[in-house]
Amino acid sequence: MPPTRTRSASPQRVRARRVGDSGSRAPTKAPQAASSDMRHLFALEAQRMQATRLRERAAQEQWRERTRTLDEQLEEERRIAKENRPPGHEWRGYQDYEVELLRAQCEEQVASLQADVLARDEEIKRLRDLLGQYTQQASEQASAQHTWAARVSDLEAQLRTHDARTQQLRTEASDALAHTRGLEARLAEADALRRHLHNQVQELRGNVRVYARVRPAARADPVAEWRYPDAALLATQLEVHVPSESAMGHASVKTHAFAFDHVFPPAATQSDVFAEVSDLLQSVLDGYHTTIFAYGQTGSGKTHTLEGGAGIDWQHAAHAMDDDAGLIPRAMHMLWRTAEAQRTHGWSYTFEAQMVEVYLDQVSDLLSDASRRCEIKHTPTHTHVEHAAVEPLTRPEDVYALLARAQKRRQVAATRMNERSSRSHSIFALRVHGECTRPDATATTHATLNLVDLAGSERLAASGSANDAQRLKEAQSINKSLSSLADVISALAAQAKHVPYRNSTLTWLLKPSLSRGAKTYRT
Ligand SMILES: Nc1ncnc2c1ncn2[C@@H]1O[C@H](COP(=O)(O)OP(=O)(O)OP(=O)(O)O)[C@@H](O)[C@H]1O
Repeated sequence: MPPTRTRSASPQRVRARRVGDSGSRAPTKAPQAASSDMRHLFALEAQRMQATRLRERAAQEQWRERTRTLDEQLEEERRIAKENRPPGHEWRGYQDYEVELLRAQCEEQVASLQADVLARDEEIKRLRDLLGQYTQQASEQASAQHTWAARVSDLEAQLRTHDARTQQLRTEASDALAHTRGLEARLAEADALRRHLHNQVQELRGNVRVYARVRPAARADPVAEWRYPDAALLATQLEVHVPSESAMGHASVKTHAFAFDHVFPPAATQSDVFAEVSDLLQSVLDGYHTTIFAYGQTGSGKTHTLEGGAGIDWQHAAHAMDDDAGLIPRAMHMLWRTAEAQRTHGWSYTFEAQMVEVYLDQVSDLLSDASRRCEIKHTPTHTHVEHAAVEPLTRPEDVYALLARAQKRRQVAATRMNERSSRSHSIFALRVHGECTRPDATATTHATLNLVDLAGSERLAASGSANDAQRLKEAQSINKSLSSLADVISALAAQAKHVPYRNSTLTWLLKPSLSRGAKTYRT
């Protein structure tokens, strides 16, 4: 460390200050006094300078001592360094030692750097491997992308083809729709024509037709012989050959010949009978009232023909459509089938039924136990029997339950009123409401199909009613209603101006169905 030097004021400066001082103070001071001060001042200055020289000399001495000590320390360190220098290295002074130190540091750094380089090499290798993997993946992805691009391009081409095809199909569909509309219009016309022609055919066959059905003989030795001369052709003729004996005892055979629209021999099945009248059912769906009467004496097979064989148990529907099933269940099944087929022409149908009987010119309900007197009301579309149940039918089998109910009611009445069923007319009325809701045409139809089981037609004498007041009353009522029916049918057949519907409850009840335009059939 260099010695700290303190600056002392120079004699000139001191002197100058003194001169100034004297100048500002008393210019009148004596020159001798001033000279003495100066001398004193110089002496003081000389002393101070001497002291300074002494101090500087001491400091130099101190520095010299310090330098010597440092030199000795340096020499000692060199010696130690020389002793500690590594073998094979020539000592070339302190710089060599520093060089060695630096070299050692450098080697240490080099080793560290080499380790670092190795680590980095490892890292680089790992990264290279990774890069390789990524490159391969990228290559695979590029390949997959290429494949997908090709697939997308392929699909786009397919899509374009499909679009074109869809467009073409749309055009075709539109053409087909227009064509279908045209066909529908033609179909509607054809349907209307079919209805018209069907009606004409029915009219040509006769709006009033009479069929005869001969039931199998109940006895082994029948009193008469029944013949069917044209059975193989038209089956319209029936001959009854009755053996007789004259008063003279001559035996002869009396022949009674009849002609009908169709004759069913005893071997005719329920299905044969239904086939003959089934075209009427189309008329019902087309909106024409239709009535089928079963007429004949007690036990001749009216209920058998209309409802079915005596063995049918309507409570158990499984037996309902066997061979013995009559016109009512068969008609229901056919109506539903035909109505279903008509759906494609835009027609839908609803069905509802009433079952009533006319006994002693009074109408009563066969479907309910209520004993209220029923009233006949004619509406513009159908005849309604007030206070009688109206049952909607949603499937043909629904009718079995109605027949079962009616059968039960008739049995109750039979025990109470002595075989009343033979002495009442029972009417099954099916109301059919059709609605056409095609876009090009709307129409509705209302028609009723009446299936009438007429009361036994035996003569008063033959039935033995003459001696029984109740039976007599019943027989008179039956005869009156049957002859009224005959009158109405005759008037209709003769196209008379006045048709006597009001002459009996039966004809009044069936008025709309017997009016012109309606179809009436009697078996
Ligand atoms: N074509 C037929 N084949 C077989 N059996 C028949 C035939 N017609 C009627 N029968 C049978 O004759 C019996 C009487 O028939 P059904 O009850 O139908 O007569 P009906 O005319 O209705 O009598 P009623 O006037 O008393 O009601 C029944 O057992 C029935 O099964």
